[in-house]
Order: sequence, then C-alpha cells, then structure tokens
Amino acid sequence: MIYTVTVNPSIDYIVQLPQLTLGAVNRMSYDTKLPGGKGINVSRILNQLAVKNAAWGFLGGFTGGFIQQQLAAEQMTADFTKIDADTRINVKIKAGEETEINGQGPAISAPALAAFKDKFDQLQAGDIVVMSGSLPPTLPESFYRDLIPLIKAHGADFVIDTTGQALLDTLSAQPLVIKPNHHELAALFNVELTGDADIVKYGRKLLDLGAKHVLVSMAGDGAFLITPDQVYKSTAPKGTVINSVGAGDSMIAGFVGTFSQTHDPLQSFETGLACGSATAFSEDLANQAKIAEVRQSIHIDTYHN
Ligand SMILES: Nc1ncnc2c1ncn2[C@@H]1O[C@H](COP(=O)(O)OP(=O)(O)O)[C@@H](O)[C@H]1O
Ligand SMILES: O=P(O)(O)OC[C@H]1O[C@](O)(COP(=O)(O)O)[C@@H](O)[C@@H]1O
Repeated sequence: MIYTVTVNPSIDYIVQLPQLTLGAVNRMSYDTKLPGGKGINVSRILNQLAVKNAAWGFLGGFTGGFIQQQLAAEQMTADFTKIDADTRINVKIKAGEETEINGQGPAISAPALAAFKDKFDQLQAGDIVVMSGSLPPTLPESFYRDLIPLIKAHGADFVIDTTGQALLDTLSAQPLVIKPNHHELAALFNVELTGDADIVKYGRKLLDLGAKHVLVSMAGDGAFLITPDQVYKSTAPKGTVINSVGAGDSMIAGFVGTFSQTHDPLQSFETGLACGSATAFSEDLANQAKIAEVRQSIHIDTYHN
C-alpha cells in the first residue's frame, strides 16, 4: 500500500490571461480550481494508474471542504486530519509565462498533529510513504525527518520530495527515490550545473549520501534516472504544453507506482516519464488515456561517461 502525505495541501487556482500587467486591473480569460499539494497530486495519478493508495495530511475550512469533495468525486481513499484554519489557496498565473504564488499554509494545532502521527501505527512492512511539499509555518523544519522513525519502525519505505537542508537531512535514512529538478540539484550543492556530466556527478553524490534512486527532472528537456548500477537519460516527448503544474508530482507517482509492483527501476522510470509529460500536456493532471498515449513516445538511453 502507498500512503501519500500532504501536510500543506492547496486549492490550485489556475488563471489564464493574455498578459499580466502589474499595477493595473487585469481580466481573466479562463480560470479553474483544482485540488493541489504535492502528495495529493501523487495520489491522484496513482488512482489513474489503478495503484492502491491513501492520501493523508491536514485539511480545514471551506477550502479543505472543496478538496475533500473533489477527492471523493474521484473515488480516492483519503484520510485527512481535520484542522480549524483554512487550507491555503495557491495562485497559478498563465500569461505567456507561468507565475506561481503559493500560500504559507494554516496553523496546525498540537492535538491535530498528534492525531496525524497516530495514523502511522497502521503501516506494515512493504508499505511506501510518499512525503511531499512545503511545511506550513507552525511545523518544524525537522518534521519529515522526525516521521522517518515512525515509518521505519514498521519496515515501510519512504520517498521524500522536498528541497534544501530538509531533503539532505533525510538521505542517510535511505529514501527509495528522490526527485530534485536540475535547479534544485544545483541549489543543494550550491553549484552551477553546466551539462549532463555535472548533473550525473551531483546526482551520484545524492546516492552516496543514501538515496536508493535519484531522478533529476529537467522539465521540457526530460530527465535522468541515476542508480548505483546504471544511469539512464530520456529527452521529453514533444507535445503542446497546457499546464505543467504537477508534472514533477506525476513523475514521482509514476515511478513509485510501478516500482511498488515491479521493483524494476527502468520500467518505473518509463512510467514516471509518461506521467510527467502527460500532465504537462493536460489541463488538469493527466488521466489514464493520456498517460498511455504519451508512453508510446518515451525513449530511454543508457548514459555513459
Ligand atoms: N514542457 C514539457 N514537455 C514535456 N515533458 C515535460 C514538460 N514539463 C515537464 N515534463 C515532464 O515532467 C517531468 C517533471 O517536470 P519538472 O518540471 O522537471 O518537475 P518539477 O515540476 O518538479 O519542477 C520532466 O522530467 C518531463 O519528463
Ligand atoms: O508545497 P509547495 O512547495 O508550496 O508546492 C505546492 C504546489 O505544488 C504542486 O503540488 C505542483 O508541484 P509540481 O509542479 O512541482 O509537481 C501544486 O499542486 C501546489 O500548488
């Protein structure tokens, strides 16, 4: 069973306008509201792949109610801990370029936190817990790291999708996979990445620090999969990009979903690539049909250096 953890979910409010003029009244040409937050996105894609999963985290207020309804409409298994404050709204502006304005997130009370942590008692050996996204301001930076013993105590694995020191702090506990994008990889080591050889060099450093598999995503330029035995590279298939919000989460979902069934990193990479690009080519996250269509044009090479 896969559990996703979204401690800071969001309504993603996607707005489109021909151009954005700061300091003026702008009129939207299109807008839509989607349930968001990285773990929720992972769960929604796992559902499309028919991989059994449950979504955990915190939801509150009218915004939390909206997300709950949307997930129920998709027949998702969700077991969120209720909080008093409103779940945040993240604004995604599409005006030629994509601009994102993400909220900080609501306060999490001590009783809500305790109720959330109790859920980890039900984990079993072989389960995978995917912890993704930013932390709301009342949670400590060590929050994810502190959950790891609760996961390991049951013989379960974990995947982490966060950035900076919070990510580095979890590596010695051997996450099943991590997926920095190339900008995040550069920031982790405070370097500039000047080509494929650099990406592979710093990706391998993350393996040395403990990650079992490292995906480095590069948006429209594709991705690397770095394992102790092999390095693979894929360019992204061509298509019309409609909304790339959630492409990274989709890639993680594809990788973890297939890995949980096959333990085969290469097949898992292929599904991850298909899910990531299929989402970029969709208005909302990708559906099963789009993922299957995009999978036909995925091509993976072994990388040698
Ligand atoms: N413009 C795009 N065209 C095709 N595929 C894309 C595009 N953007 C993202 N993808 C796919 O989704 C993956 C994850 O996207 P990326 O933007 O790198 O992640 P993140 O959202 O975490 O920064 C990419 O590695 C690629 O396979
Ligand atoms: O928790 P954070 O870092 O603010 O990110 C939340 C945002 O990330 C998303 O999950 C999308 O993430 P990706 O584009 O990286 O896949 C949105 O749904 C959400 O608004």
